[in-house]
Amino acid sequence: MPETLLEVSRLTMRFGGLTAIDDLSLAVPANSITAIIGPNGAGKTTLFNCLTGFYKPTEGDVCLHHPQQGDVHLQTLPSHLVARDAGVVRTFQNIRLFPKMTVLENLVVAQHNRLQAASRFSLAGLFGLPGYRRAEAEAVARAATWLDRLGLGHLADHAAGALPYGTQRRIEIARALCVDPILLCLDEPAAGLNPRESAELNALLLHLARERGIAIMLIEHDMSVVMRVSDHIAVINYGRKIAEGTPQQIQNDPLVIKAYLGEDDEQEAA
Ligand SMILES: Nc1ncnc2c1ncn2[C@@H]1O[C@H](COP(=O)(O)OP(=O)(O)OP(=O)(O)O)[C@@H](O)[C@H]1O
Repeated sequence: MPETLLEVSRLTMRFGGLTAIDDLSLAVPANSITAIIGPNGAGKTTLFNCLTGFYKPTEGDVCLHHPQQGDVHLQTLPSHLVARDAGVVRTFQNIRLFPKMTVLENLVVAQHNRLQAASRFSLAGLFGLPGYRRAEAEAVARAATWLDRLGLGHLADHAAGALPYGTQRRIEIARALCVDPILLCLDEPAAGLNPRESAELNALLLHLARERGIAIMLIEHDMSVVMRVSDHIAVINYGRKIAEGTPQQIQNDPLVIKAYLGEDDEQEAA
């Protein structure tokens, strides 16, 4: 059995009378791709928000078994520390690049925590310290490396907001990678990609998990992506986990078919 990187235990998230996540438990293996799927409104993005410090769960525990730091309970950390200290980084369903900045600038800004530390939090540091200049050069080099790896190097000096939607989604992934995540949470990364870009995304995700040892959690409606890349799939509906397993197991699970098709459609399809 692969080792577990993230353990979600009995997680519940309520908004007033609405229970968006309902007593959900889930184990995410290291060096692997775990897809979270389910119908619209099932609670997938809310789960990501609870894992990455954007929401404080009503109940439950989210424990990251960090290879260097030991157990980190993510629900106790604000979002910037989830990324900086725990190495859990996410992208969003709606693109959140700075549209007027260049692609390279977007990737360097994402590394502000490192740069701030190198400046020793002072203006004198920003202007004078060799350590800051070195950190800045490293940030640019790291950004350039990931842009090249994602086939985006030639766009480094373009304004991010002027680029096609599918390209912006890849820039978001490159930006997340600049922070050296150990767990990368991607919210609908294939949305708006054409078939060629989607195939490239599949290859990239497999490379990150297999060669770089970055665990990936993936919310995705495009089943061709989910079924091709996932090692493990968890299906949620109304905030509860209704099935879990390999792509093969999930495809044939009657509860999953029912959740997606609805009872009447399922009878018609039979
Ligand atoms: N901040 C919030 N306040 C109130 N209700 C919320 C909030 N965030 C999410 N919800 C509700 O929680 C439920 C789950 O929403 P969520 O966005 O997590 O679903 P999802 O599975 O990601 O859906 P989709 O596939 O459509 O993106 C929905 O009923 C949604 O309206």
